Amino acid sequence: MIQVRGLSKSFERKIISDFSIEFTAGKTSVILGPSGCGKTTLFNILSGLDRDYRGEISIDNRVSYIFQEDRLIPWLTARENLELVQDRESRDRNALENILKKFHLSHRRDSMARDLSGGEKQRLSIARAFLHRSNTLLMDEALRSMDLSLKLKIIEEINTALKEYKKTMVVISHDIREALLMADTIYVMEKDPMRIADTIDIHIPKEERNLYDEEILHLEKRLYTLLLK
Ligand SMILES: Nc1ncnc2c1ncn2[C@@H]1O[C@H](COP(=O)(O)OP(=O)(O)OP(=O)(O)O)[C@@H](O)[C@H]1O
Repeated sequence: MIQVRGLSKSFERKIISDFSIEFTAGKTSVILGPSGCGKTTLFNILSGLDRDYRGEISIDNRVSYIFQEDRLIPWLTARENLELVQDRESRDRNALENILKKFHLSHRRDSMARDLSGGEKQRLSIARAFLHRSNTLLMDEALRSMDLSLKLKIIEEINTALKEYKKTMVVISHDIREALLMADTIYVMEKDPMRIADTIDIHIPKEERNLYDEEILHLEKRLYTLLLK
C-alpha cells in the first residue's frame, strides 16, 4: 500500500495542497488528469527524487521509476542493461531470461541497447523495472510515443508480467484506452490544486477487456466527459 496524507507542494504557485490518496498493494492504479496538474510532481515525491514537501508519505523504499524516455545504457547489451539492477553476488540468470521472454526480447539479448527499435528499448526498460528488487513500479507516460498496436502488445505484456511479479503499479497517462486496459482503479484529477475528481474501479478481468466491450466503451465515454469538463 502507498499512502499519501495531507501532501502539499508549491513551486511558483501551490500545485498540491493537503492532498491524500491511497494506492492498493498489488494493484494497478492509473492517474489521468490535465497537463500541469501535478502528476509528475507527485511521482517525484513518491520516488524520493523530491524531498521538499509537506505531508506524510508511506511507501516501500524500493521503487522503480519508468520514464517516458528509456534511460538505458546505449553501449551495453540488453542482457547487460538488465544485469545492472541485479545484485552482483546473487545474479539470477533464470529470472533475467524469464523477464526477457515475458517482454519478447530473448532474441535481442546480445544486441546493444542503441541498436534496438523504439518499442524494444521501452520494453527493455519496463522489463528492467520488473526485474529490479522493488515492490512498486511508477510509470510516467512510458508508452506515449507508441502506435496503438505496439501499445496494446506492451500493455498485454505488462499485465501478464504483473500476474507473476505482483507489483504495486501506479501509471500516469493521458491515454484513456491505456488506462482502461491497465487499471484496477482509475483516478481522474483536477488541477489548481491537484484533487481527485473521480475514482473508477474496473472489475472486468484484464485478459477479458477489449476496446469494443460495451462496459469499456461506457467507461471511455464517462472518462471523456470528466476530462473535457
Ligand atoms: N522544478 C520546477 N520548478 C518550477 N515549476 C515546476 C517544476 N516542476 C514542475 N513545475 C510546475 O508544476 C506544475 C505541475 O507540473 P507536473 O510536471 O507535475 O504536471 P503534470 O501533471 O505531470 O503535467 P503533464 O501531464 O503535462 O506532464 C506545472 O505548472 C509545472 O510547470
